[in-house]
Amino acid sequence: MNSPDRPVLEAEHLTKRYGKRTALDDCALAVPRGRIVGLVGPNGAGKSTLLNLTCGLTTPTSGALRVLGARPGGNLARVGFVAQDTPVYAGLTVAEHLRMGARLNPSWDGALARRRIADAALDPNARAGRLSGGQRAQLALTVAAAKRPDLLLLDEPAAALDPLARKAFLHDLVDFVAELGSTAILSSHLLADVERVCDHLIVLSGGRVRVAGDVRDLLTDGRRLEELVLSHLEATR
Ligand SMILES: Nc1ncnc2c1ncn2[C@@H]1O[C@H](COP(=O)(O)OP(=O)(O)OP(=O)(O)O)[C@@H](O)[C@H]1O
Repeated sequence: MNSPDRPVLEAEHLTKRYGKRTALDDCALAVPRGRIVGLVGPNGAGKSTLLNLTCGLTTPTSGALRVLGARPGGNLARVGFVAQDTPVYAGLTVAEHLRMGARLNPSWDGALARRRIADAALDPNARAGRLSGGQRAQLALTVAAAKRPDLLLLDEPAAALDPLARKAFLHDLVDFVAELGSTAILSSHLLADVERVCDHLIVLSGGRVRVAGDVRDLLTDGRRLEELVLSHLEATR
């Protein structure tokens, strides 16, 4: 069971190797519920690996990982995941994606899905394979959010969105997390976005956790989040 006080994500000595390459190295994490977590770090730092482990797409080489109090992948209805390449079914229309989401997810929020599709000006009859990269991202985000998951994992969600769509998406995300008391973890290279919406920060570099904690506890010296992140990344280069 996941009690309200228990971290939604708990990692101890978490290590993931791909052959000889170490993607995550002896990581410890405890992410509290109700946060919007910014997962930042340079290319190849291990961010996608951590998100893939969290949703059970891949398994640790060693160490322990608990997600919503269970093994990763054990709570799929409660976890929404949008991978970096925003996977959608090319042959299905936007409306068919929503119908499939409704059939597969007991907590499906049809009104939220329809509102997001209308806001993003997506044609319900358009096939996903014919959408632009940003439109596909909008569709994938809509499907993940309409599940009303307890934990929403987003791998560079805003990268393909235009500035207005990005602003609206970040706004929605804050509302969504506040309304449901859920938790979102988003990996991003856009430090301004992270600064704007995230209240918890994880900095990964070289597969190790360099900083993790609530932003208000980390920024006690008047520094900006961007400065904090950059100083850690420069120190671990
Ligand atoms: N399937 C895989 N097979 C082999 N190596 C992999 C695989 N996936 C990731 N890696 C390696 O693991 C390390 C971490 O990769 P990961 O994709 O987690 O980084 P990232 O922080 O998400 O990077 P980016 O910001 O570029 O998306 C990299 O060195 C990468 O080459």
